[in-house]
Amino acid sequence: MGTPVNIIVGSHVWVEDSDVAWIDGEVEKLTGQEVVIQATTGKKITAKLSKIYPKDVEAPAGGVDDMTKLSYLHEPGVLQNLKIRYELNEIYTYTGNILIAINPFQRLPHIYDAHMMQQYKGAPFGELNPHVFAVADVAYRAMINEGKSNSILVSGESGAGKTETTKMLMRYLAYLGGRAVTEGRTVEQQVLE
Ligand SMILES: Nc1ncnc2c1ncn2[C@@H]1O[C@H](COP(=O)(O)OP(=O)(O)OP(=O)(O)O)[C@@H](O)[C@H]1O
Repeated sequence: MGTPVNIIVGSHVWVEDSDVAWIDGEVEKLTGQEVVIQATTGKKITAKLSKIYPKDVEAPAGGVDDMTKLSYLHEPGVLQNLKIRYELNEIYTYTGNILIAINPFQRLPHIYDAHMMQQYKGAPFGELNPHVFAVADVAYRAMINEGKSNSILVSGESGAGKTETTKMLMRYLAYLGGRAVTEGRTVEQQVLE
């Protein structure tokens, strides 16, 4: 944030809004540090120049699968990208090698089935759609190659989906770990228990 960008009359910008977080619009008037914006919602908004952010009008309509591909890595740009993807049922997005998951609040079994697990197994990171399996795969492979323990950090606010995400991570790791049977139970059963 705070990258100086020339904002002039006609610029497309984001301006903060107490109801919907960010509204986009076009700069209609600029006087010193004060900007008048004609918002796409129809509202006319007056804001401080330091409180508005440039909007990338050439950003792909379907969003980008990695936030580092955004022209502007500011809050409204990031949120807009996540929103576009969420509306297309793409709940996962990378920011480099970090995975961001948006709670879908609905079952999406097709993205967690056996076929999906197979696809992510050994696939180079970033080659397939962002996915929790890709993160698990990288962590597992690094553990094997370096012969050292590895960790995956899952964080988020209450109800964000940490437990669900961790279940998927465990399921995938159990899948990678094979199905050797000890004491009558498979590795997968034991890990999930
Ligand atoms: N990937 C997902 N697919 C489907 N539903 C999900 C997914 N992630 C979260 N949910 C839904 O959201 C609910 C809350 O998610 P979850 O229990 O994982 O949150 P949490 O971050 O562990 O919360 P808390 O910190 O309060 O324990 C789940 O019960 C489930 O209905």
